[in-house]
Amino acid sequence: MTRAVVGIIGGSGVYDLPGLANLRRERVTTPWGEPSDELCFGELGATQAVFLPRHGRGHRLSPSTINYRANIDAMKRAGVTDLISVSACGSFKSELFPGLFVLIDQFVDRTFTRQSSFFGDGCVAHVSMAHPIAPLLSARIGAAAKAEGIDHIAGGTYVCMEGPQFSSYAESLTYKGAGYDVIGMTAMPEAKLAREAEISYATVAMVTDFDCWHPEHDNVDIASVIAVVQKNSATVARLLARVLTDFPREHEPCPIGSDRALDNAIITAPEARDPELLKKLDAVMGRVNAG
Ligand SMILES: CSC[C@H]1O[C@H](OP(=O)(O)O)[C@H](O)[C@@H]1O
Ligand SMILES: Nc1ncnc2[nH]cnc12
Repeated sequence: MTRAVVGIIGGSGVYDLPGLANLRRERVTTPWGEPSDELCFGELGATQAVFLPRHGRGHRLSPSTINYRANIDAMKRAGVTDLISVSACGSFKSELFPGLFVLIDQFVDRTFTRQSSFFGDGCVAHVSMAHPIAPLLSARIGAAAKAEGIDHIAGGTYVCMEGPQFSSYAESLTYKGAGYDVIGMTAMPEAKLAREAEISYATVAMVTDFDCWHPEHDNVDIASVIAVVQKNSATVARLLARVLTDFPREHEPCPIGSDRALDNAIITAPEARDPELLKKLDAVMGRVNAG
């Protein structure tokens, strides 16, 4: 039995988590560098929660320079079993309107400047990303949204661009034509790293704009994104509070094995592994090393 600890990574406009009891902030250092900010530990009901603002308080960090490895490693060290990622996103479909929450089930990774793995020379691993979202966790978010009467839709493909510039019109039309639902700049490599760290992961993406393809809507800009996030900040807080209040005590084994992703993923022979890299992997590989 593993005690459930729910991590929450807040995106643009979500820099704290209201309502946590016994709040404690702690700077966690990791072998991968500094996380975006101090971790915020607390409880909601009987559930232990750990909150981290992805861009840091004051939104200091760009999507390209966020230390995603440090953020996920810090969550792992904090005992997080289930991680909810909150993101603002642009929409490629008229029916996905600003203010709607999309419970993502697929990603397309178009980032190209980021460290996207904990593994590498000296310890090579290939985890499955066929189904990047932990279905029970996402279903819990859906149930909480339903119980709170919050507009949401289950399922959607999020294309992660490098940024920080928004897309060109041609790019926007291309993504729309490909059938993608929403776009953002941060879910990758966050989701990949969570999988490598055997943390069940789910993304709740709040639609903030129609990017730049929609003939009847202005092109996305920061002001419009932040206006929508601020207008809906109480709704985000209410959704997360309900998820946490209703969360089971014990971590539910993930039906697609996201919490056991390293079983059969590491290909480097034990005797060929680099001890220095293994040291850095102490948290990420904790379960497999413990046997
Ligand atoms: C502030 S607009 C662009 C910015 O917002 C999204 O951030 P997050 O996913 O952390 O909510 C998007 O990915 C960009 O980083
Ligand atoms: N249109 C958009 N493109 C990329 N990231 C976003 N975050 C919010 N809206 C976005």
